[in-house]
Amino acid sequence: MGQGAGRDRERDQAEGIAVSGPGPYALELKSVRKSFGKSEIIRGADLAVKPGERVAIIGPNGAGKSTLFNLVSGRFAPTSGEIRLFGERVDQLPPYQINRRGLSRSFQVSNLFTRLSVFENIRCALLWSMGHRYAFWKFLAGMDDVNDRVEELLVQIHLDKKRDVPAMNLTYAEARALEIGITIAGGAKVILLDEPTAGMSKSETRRFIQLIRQVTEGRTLLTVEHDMGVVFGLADKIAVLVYGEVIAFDTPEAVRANARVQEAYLGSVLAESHAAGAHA
Ligand SMILES: Nc1ncnc2c1ncn2[C@@H]1O[C@H](COP(=O)(O)OP(=O)(O)OP(=O)(O)O)[C@@H](O)[C@H]1O
Repeated sequence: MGQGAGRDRERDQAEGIAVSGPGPYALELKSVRKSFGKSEIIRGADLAVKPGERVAIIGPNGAGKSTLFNLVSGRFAPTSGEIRLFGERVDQLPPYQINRRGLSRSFQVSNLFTRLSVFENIRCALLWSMGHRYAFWKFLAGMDDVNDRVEELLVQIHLDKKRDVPAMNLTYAEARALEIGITIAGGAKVILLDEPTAGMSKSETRRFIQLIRQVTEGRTLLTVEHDMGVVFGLADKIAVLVYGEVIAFDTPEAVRANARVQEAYLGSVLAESHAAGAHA
């Protein structure tokens, strides 16, 4: 049960990295359980993600990946167990309070102000994170530093040439890039991405993985992903969730070679993707 995460902690202890107190982890799940009625969906999940790690959560359909995201982002409270963000318990907090502590979940394209330009969307997120929530209109003129930061972010997300385009006129991939820009502008330290490249072409996917890697540099990233190409292109570590338990949490190479993972999940998925590739 959650052996990978446990081993990680033991390894850290052996290497002399302090794991007591708040600990070195950006996000930590300890024996997390979640039941809906009589069905237990998350069955004692453990995970310990270090700051700056990019983690992909994979597993068969119905394993509980979305439920785990909903627990971490505060949409659901766990039935039991602990969830810590930078050492602080957050498992009983509502989503907006978890968000204030630096965790942001980027949904598909639902957070965009569709009629505002790309520039204005990023500027709103930046002002919001700076605490100009209630009276930001009066700050709109003469904010050179804010505007410079917006321009920088637009370059990072490769949308500087679309700065004046209303969000509703962006392509799907551009809208997702803007979503990530908004998350970054909002000051998120831990970012959750639901299937970031779903609905994209192969070339869009390749470019988008690069973009995610660049803009999340130094931040902690958790993604739920089915596409193994994306998983292996993006993740420093993979958490394998099967029947509500993290059965492995390790580097992509180690996970690929893990016999239990092969048996429970990855063997069949890799065989399928190989066959699909052969037919393509
Ligand atoms: N709010 C809910 N009430 C009752 N059951 C739920 C609820 N949310 C999820 N479930 C059940 O939990 C199980 C796991 O669902 P979840 O969506 O977390 O899996 P998943 O690993 O994300 O699956 P997929 O890869 O197919 O998206 C499913 O059987 C689902 O029906």
